[in-house]
Amino acid sequence: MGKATLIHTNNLKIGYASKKGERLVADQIDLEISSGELVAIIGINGSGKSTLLKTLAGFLLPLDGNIHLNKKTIQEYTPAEFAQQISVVLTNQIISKRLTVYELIALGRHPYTGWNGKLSNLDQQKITNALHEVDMQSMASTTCDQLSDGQLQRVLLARALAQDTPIILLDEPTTHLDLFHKTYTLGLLKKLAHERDKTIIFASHEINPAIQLCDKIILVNHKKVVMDTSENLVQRGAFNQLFPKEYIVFDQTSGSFKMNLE
Ligand SMILES: Nc1ncnc2c1ncn2[C@@H]1O[C@H](COP(=O)(O)OP(=O)(O)OP(=O)(O)O)[C@@H](O)[C@H]1O
Repeated sequence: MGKATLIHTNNLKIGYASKKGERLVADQIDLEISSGELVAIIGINGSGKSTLLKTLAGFLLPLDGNIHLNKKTIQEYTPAEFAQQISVVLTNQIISKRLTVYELIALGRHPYTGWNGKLSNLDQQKITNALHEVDMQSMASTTCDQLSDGQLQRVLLARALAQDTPIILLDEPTTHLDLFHKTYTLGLLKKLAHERDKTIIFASHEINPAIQLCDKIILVNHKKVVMDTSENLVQRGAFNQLFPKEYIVFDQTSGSFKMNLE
């Protein structure tokens, strides 16, 4: 028997509302995501990956429709309850760069500490484990203004790991990483999903690794969103129209995109 659905959307409509009107990014979004699934959101620049992720994270209100987390809509959770369910790593997140790496990761324990923010032994253990998981233990007392973009990206992932939520949402978690750390981080996300039952949804331009690695792909294209296994999406020809064919072709046999550089 399959796992129970954890996140579920029905006819979700996403975009931006202002006094001037509505800017639709995508609609008719029906997602079903189970615990322990690794899911990538892919699509071209400006297609709506971040908008979808931020809406799932509760940072943006849906234009229409609801997002269910377990049996409740996300709006029914208190902020503290929600923070124990979902951790979020966004690009261009505003953080105090005067914090040390350890202090920044410790913020992930905020939903669990009391009013005085005092860290228990368990909190400290989770922070240390998270530091190790992203291989940043040697920089624990470095202030964040001295980190490279890639190091900061790994620290932000560690903060989400310290938050220890069943669901982790990440926007482009590997953008600044070198090939080794990119591969390591994608492997870590897979391990967290498959060995520790975390549900991980990440927006990414790493399309080929995502197709190879993820249990499900959410493909955002021309204001429509489809979600399926990579295998089914390949069979449906869903990737064929994603990029202009004279530049990038999708090879059905290998299930990967190839650049045409001739
Ligand atoms: N705050 C905003 N208000 C209005 N429109 C916005 C806002 N932020 C983004 N958009 C628009 O929403 C659409 C989707 O943007 P989004 O950032 O979700 O795309 P994306 O797929 O994440 O892009 P990229 O790959 O370039 O990061 C774009 O047309 C963008 O111009």
